[in-house]
Amino acid sequence: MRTTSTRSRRSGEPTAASSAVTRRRTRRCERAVVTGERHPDVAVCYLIRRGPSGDEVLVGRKLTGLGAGRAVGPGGKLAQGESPSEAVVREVREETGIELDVSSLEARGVLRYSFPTKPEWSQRSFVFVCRSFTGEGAASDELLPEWWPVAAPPFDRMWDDARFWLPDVLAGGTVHASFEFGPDLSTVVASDHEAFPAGRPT
Ligand SMILES: Nc1ncnc2c1[nH]c(=O)n2[C@H]1C[C@H](O)[C@@H](COP(=O)(O)OP(=O)(O)OP(=O)(O)O)O1
Repeated sequence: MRTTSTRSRRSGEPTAASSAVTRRRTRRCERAVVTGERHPDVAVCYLIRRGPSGDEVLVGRKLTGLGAGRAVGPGGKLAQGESPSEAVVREVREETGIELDVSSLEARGVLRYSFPTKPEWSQRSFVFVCRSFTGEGAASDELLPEWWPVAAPPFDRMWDDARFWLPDVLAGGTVHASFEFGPDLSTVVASDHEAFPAGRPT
């Protein structure tokens, strides 16, 4: 059983985010993980390209379904028999027109989002980064792609969990975390978060 609170392995100190999340609440969130609560699987990919002023990441406006209006990485549910990496290749193509090969995907961790007051929104999410792909990204029925500086994704429009883990992933790290959303279905009220910086074994 993991007992780690929201904490970065880089320094061993609680992150700024962790101060807003109590240890008691963290333990409650861990319970969903250790009891093996089953969440639908999704896979998401953060595409990174070299821009004129530095690295940029594709984060698009979701146009349909769960989280419509939010800024998200391209991704979606695993189809029957699909692996997370196969799903992400398909979802990136469907949502942005960008083509990539499974071999260019970097697996960067697994996240669980738990919505106790709306369990059908709970998910387990496989996170990938990809730096080698073909295309700029075009709007689809599902996503309006936009490129952002890797140091400044649009956190104010993203799911609340992203601010806890996405900076580490975009910096080359790996993350394993679970997040519990409150009754407003928007705010993270508990988390269990371990981030591993680039180059460290997970
Ligand atoms: N809490 C949270 N944090 C970060 N990212 C996300 C969430 N919840 C989410 O849904 N997402 C991301 C993950 C994916 O990129 C999408 C969800 O995809 P979804 O629309 O559920 O799956 P699809 O298969 O594309 O959709 P349908 O075909 O079922 O409409 O948002």
